[in-house]
Amino acid sequence: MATAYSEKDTIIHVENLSIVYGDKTIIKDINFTELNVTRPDKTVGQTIAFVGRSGRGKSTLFRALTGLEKPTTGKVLIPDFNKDIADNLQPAKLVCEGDVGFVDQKYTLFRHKTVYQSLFYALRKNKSSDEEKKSKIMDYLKDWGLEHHKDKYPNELSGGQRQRTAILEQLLSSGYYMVLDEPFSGLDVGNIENVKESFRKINESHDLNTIVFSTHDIELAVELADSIYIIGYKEPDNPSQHYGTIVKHFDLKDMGLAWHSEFSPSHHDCVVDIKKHMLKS
Ligand SMILES: Nc1ncnc2c1ncn2[C@@H]1O[C@H](COP(=O)(O)OP(=O)(O)OP(=O)(O)O)[C@@H](O)[C@H]1O
Repeated sequence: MATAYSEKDTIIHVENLSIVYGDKTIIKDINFTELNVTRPDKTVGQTIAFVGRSGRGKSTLFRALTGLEKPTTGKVLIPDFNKDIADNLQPAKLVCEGDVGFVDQKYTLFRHKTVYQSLFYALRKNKSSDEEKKSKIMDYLKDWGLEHHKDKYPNELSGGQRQRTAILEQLLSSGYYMVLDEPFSGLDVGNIENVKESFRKINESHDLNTIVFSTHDIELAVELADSIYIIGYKEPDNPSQHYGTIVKHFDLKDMGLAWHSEFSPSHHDCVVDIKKHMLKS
């Protein structure tokens, strides 16, 4: 598809996206663009959160963002790194299944592969030698606290270890950005800290450094994200208009709330504001 971004740093561009099942419109009129922004500490990579009440279409949107679901209308574009930048325009292409990392709520892993075997398989399209792959995997396993579990099968791993393996598998096999559907749901405080640490590692990884995630925990969204979209109904009182769309966008960079280690009163006010918008959508 011959298309290009005018903005070289565009990482994802969604235009006029809708998904319809039968006669039911699930999501409609979804439009947004995210750019790769370098932080003051030189980290590149965004953390983008989608929040919204249950059933508003976040998971459906995520399947479209990862190419698992073909849009009924509109498109999801990602940069086409196989083509050279010309006239300052970055070539773009439609997202396809496998381009983007996707970790669902089930942390699906191969039942009959150990952690190491799964990661080795994730690198099957990588052109490096087996020795190079092995060394890369061992570096990641160490970095992610999994080196002592490398020969275990999924049923021998804890939930947190399974989740980290699923994230690593996606980090190694795909590019662009990583989509995580409710990565914090059902976790205890310790595991929430582990996932936050995983986010930091993804942001700092060279392979794939932008995170798109959904959550029902608005405090966590405000703490971690630099861009938050609310998916909701524009007219909740009108059942014929019950499809999910972006009802509000909070750019925490513009608001001066991104990349702060302290959760300030302004962050708290933002949480209250987001909840208010969610409740009426
Ligand atoms: N395959 C499908 N066929 C028909 N309707 C579907 C299908 N998948 C999802 N839906 C409907 O689409 C709507 C949005 O579902 P989705 O799972 O995307 O919402 P969500 O915002 O992720 O919800 P939650 O926060 O509860 O996970 C729901 O009404 C759901 O019943």
